[in-house]
Amino acid sequence: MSGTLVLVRHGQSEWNLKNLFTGWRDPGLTELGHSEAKAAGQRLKAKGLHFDIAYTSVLSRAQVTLQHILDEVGQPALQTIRDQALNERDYGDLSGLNKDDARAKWGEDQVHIWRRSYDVPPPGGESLRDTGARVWPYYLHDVQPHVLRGETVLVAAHGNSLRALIMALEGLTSEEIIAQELATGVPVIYRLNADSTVASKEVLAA
Ligand SMILES: O=C(O)[C@H](O)COP(=O)(O)O
Repeated sequence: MSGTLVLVRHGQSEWNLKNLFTGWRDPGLTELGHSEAKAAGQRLKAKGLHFDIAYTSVLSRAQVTLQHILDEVGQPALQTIRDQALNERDYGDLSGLNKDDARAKWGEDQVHIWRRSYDVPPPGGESLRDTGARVWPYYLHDVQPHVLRGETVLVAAHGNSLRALIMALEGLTSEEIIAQELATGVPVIYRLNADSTVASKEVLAA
């Protein structure tokens, strides 16, 4: 057995609440989002987890979520690396549009393909494959070495950057990833084997 990797999607953002495509735009958390993030921290604390290093994106909703968690686990000044490689999928021309308006304009099926397929990018944006092409190398080069040294690593990021990471981590197919949804503020704890494969997975739902 090797180390521990905890992935958490940010708490509800203002644009999640308004049902807008967000991507690389930078809205803050809602009241609910702040409390989801604090609750995630309390659940991680109850598991007795103590982190060695944390990673997040350059977007404030993930950074604020991370800080709430670190405050709750009693490690407010933990070393934290911020990198745009962990940003949400770039939603391109859909950014800022209402998701129901987009369904009315382009159809339910097309919008679902843009949101959940592996290799169809939204107009002007990134497919999940494109997102994985920046997330996975960053994970392998920067994050995974800590886990393989036996450390406990926290990554606070986004729905689709984490779906791309989970796909590679679990070896999911492009069919299997379609059904993978990540709730806001719900930590997922992976224990990794020394050969970097997944030994166990636990979802810390409320
Ligand atoms: O960028 C966004 O709009 C959300 O964070 C994720 O959106 P999705 O669930 O529509 O992919």
